[in-house]
Amino acid sequence: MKQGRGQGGGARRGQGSGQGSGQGGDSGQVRPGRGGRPGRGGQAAHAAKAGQPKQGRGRPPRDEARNAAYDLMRAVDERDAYANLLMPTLLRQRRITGRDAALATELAYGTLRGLGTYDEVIAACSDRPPEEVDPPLLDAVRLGVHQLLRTRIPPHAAVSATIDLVRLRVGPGPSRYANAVLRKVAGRTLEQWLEIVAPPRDQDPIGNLTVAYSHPRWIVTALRDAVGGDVDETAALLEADNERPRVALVARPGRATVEELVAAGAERAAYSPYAAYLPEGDPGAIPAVGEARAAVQDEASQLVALALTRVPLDQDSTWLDMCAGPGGKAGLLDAVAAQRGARLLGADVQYHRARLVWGTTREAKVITADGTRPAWRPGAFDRVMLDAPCTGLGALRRRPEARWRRDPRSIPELTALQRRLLGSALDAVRPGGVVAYVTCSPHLAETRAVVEDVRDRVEVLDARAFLPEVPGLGDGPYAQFWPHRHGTDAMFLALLRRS
Ligand SMILES: C[S@@+](CC[C@H](N)C(=O)[O-])C[C@H]1O[C@@H](n2cnc3c(N)ncnc32)[C@H](O)[C@@H]1O
Repeated sequence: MKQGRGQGGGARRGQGSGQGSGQGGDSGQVRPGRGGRPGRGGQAAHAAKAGQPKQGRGRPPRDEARNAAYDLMRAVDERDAYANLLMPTLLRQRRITGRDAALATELAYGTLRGLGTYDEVIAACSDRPPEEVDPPLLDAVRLGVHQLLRTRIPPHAAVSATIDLVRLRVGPGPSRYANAVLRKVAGRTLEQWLEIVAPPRDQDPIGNLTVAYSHPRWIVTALRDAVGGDVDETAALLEADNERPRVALVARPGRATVEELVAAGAERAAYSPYAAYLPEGDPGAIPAVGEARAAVQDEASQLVALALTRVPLDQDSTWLDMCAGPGGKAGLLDAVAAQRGARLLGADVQYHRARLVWGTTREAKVITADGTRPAWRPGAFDRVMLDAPCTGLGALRRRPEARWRRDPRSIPELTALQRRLLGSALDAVRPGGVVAYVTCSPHLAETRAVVEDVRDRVEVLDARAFLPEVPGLGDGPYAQFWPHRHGTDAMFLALLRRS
């Protein structure tokens, strides 16, 4: 089905929210200090202010932050909820704000990220393995372990608050189990526990990193291979995955300026000429973002799109973004194309994602189309962006639970689709034209292996040459961004000129 101009069905141009533009994770939310302490006058004061029911005399005030964190974890487990989408809603519905909101977010996200480590510690302190513990009880205990091992909350407060939570939400019997486990956990620091529960790094490096940095073993293996086998660098990468990403903004050229974003409180970025980082506050409150002249977008996501526009071409008027939804790269490509008198076609197989592209672009034509069954003539384009569907292993920072949801069994199906799409992208570009093959995953099966298969059809350009401002992109000819080196998602770029 085609979706031409004017058929956006409500996703009006110039009304962008700044979300869903290549940095869809937990950006834009309250950023808590590490190990955020419960604030003085915190939840009780907020409850009173927000007109919530007063607590009965003699009862401890309901711990809104921990209850919200707990409910989020249960929703992630029971309903496959996305933590970064549900948390703001929970906080808004319950009128949890300020320090309590920051605490709830830190506890939930931190626990979800760290639960691979925490389950090993729980196993060492329990008479049964975590798999045999009732999931609601296990989630509450995990929250307690996170507070004990990774926050500055005093141990007695962490234990007693967790016991209260278990009593209230799970039952009095299970609180005895929680009490016994947490008291043992409290006896050691995280470093001391890791000495006990993680295999020694020199004997089993993958096992050690799996436990110490709380990632599934298959992901640790894939990332180790992608960084070239260096264990210390893999550790740095995994550590970066456990940090919340900074909120990156793009000033779409010709529509907004970085100076405008800086005036709104953002800081100029190191690499992308169009990027700035927002240290705090709601990006949607910046006028340029509200008007879709600027947007939230990872810096690497900007740079791979820019690299495609920088390859010199003798003829340069028609551009295609083949998997464009939700429209982050399309928004930038559309702005650059407009400056050059070129025209972008944005396509996505999903109608609702194509509609989002409509909201991020101004001049582009946007259609709903399957890239493997092209709705365009062969050789019709001078430049093609193929930002392929992938495992997203390069964006694990954005969704706290994502690492536990990804399934290695999806890889063969994804790589088969990536190959079909790349073949189609090469058919769509004219001889001499250029295709950018991009993934938000550094997994070698999704990156190099896919590109190597088309080498006989293309000239592989050195992508790093089109990003001279960025160091550390690898040995080439591809460019690989990394969270631990560049502070960006682990985005992969190959630039392929059709022979
Ligand atoms: C990684 S996302 C693209 C992100 C986008 N380039 C951006 O910067 O916002 C991959 C997109 O490919 C789309 N997609 C998946 N299979 C497709 C196909 N066969 N044809 C076209 N689009 C497809 C998905 O719906 C998804 O929106």
